[in-house]
Amino acid sequence: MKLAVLQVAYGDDEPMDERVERVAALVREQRGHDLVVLPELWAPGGFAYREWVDRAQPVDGAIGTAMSAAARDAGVMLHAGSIVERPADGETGPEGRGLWNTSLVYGPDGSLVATYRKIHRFGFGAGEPKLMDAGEDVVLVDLPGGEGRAGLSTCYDLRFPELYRRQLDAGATAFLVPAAWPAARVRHWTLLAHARAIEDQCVVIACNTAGTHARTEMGGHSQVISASGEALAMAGTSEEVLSVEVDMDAVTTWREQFPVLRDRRL
Ligand SMILES: NC(=O)CCC(=O)C(=O)O
Repeated sequence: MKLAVLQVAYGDDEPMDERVERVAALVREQRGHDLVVLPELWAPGGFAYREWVDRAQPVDGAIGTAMSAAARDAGVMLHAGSIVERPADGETGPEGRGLWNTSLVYGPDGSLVATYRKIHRFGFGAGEPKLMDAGEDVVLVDLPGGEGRAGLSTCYDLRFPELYRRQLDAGATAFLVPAAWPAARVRHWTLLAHARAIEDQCVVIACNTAGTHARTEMGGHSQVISASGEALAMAGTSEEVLSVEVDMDAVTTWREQFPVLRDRRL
């Protein structure tokens, strides 16, 4: 599977609609890849809490429409990262926020094949828990070409191993993790992604944000980790495209060579 991980960098000065146009063009440049992945909240700003309400939109709003067209034009499966979702029908969640951190996944024909609402909200009272509802559903998607199944999660979700075990039990052989993970804790980002790969014997495709916005320096270091815990690709701290061939058959081979998951007792 030919994979492109688009580590997008942005600051505070770029208007959102210009960033959407810039990123859509970057996606179109990935023709020839099977799967393309973008970071969490790359359009509204991962830590731009004050902008979220104004930048919220339905999944078929301007961001989703642009991403659908870019996926179709490039002929790629696109995990378009996430948006601040305000459902068109006015849906609200258990806490009545009416906003979610929602990932969008498109097929190579531009069709919306999956959405995932981030289950674990980051902010300890500020940010997501204050402004957004929590997702409740565990979601997997089929990888291109029958190469396996990927669980969907977002950033802070990475700290909760039980979500990935649920995805493993649902048949996951890979985890897709868009993020807006700050530089201050980038060691956690790197170690946790390796841990999820090793403990669940799954490929981890983790796309982080770069640049500094809302006075938060982002950590970059997007990474592709094999099911045996090897770093297949690792980005630096600036805007970068990781283009990497991932052998998904190696997941089965590793699980046969080192059948640790058969020793589960709980
Ligand atoms: N956007 C996020 O979920 C940030 C998570 C984070 O900074 C952390 O877990 O540390």
